Amino acid sequence: MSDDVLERLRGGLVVSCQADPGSPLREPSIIGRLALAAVMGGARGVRIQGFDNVEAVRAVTDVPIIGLTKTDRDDTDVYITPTAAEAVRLAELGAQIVALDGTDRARPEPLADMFAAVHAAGALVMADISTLDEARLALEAGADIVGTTLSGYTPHSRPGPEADWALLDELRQAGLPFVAEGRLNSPADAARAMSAGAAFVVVGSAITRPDVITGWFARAVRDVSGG
Ligand SMILES: CC(=O)N[C@H](C=O)[C@@H](O)[C@H](O)[C@H](O)COP(=O)(O)O
Repeated sequence: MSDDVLERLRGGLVVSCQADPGSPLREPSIIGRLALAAVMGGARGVRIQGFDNVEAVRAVTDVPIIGLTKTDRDDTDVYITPTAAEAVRLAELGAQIVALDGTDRARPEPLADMFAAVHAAGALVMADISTLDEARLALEAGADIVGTTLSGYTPHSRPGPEADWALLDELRQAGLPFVAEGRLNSPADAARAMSAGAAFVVVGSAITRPDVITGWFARAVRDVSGG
């Protein structure tokens, strides 16, 4: 896999289509339809979690897939594609880019080994990081691009609720290639992230988690009504 896939995504929107445990949308055929709807709306690529879902989405569209797993393990806090075996399987199922945890937390397998395994499987690596230092380390270790996905989700990164705008500025000033992802909850946020120097932007909840979006509206209505 060449860098062509990154060029296809450059300057565009990628939509993360994920349904969490307990969601009524957690079903590969539904994830496939969410992905199709996103493409219909102008997404250049999709970010998909889980082998079944990657397979289902690959069957219905040929846009670039950023694949990942979310695996809870007892031995580490790392949950986004924690092992090379999972990363390779995602590539085999059609993910041209594999997203994996690129933070500096203790992990089951060394980052450089994981990156090498993904590359050997013909895919590119998107390292999900939470700080500028982690971005540097991941890129030095061979990541093709980093994503700001995990800012706010490690104890040592800036907490939400906003997107980590300061991290975007730091990455740009350092001249590092990055994807903006995480808590970009409006078109204005996505545009601001592009202006901040992102190669492309990934939006999830604000487009594909109707339960979360409904919560935003329900709270706003309740706050005014007091009901
Ligand atoms: C932290 C973590 O596990 N993030 C996950 C990574 O794939 C997804 O749950 C997010 O939806 C995705 O990053 C997009 O972000 P947002 O939904 O905020 O637009």
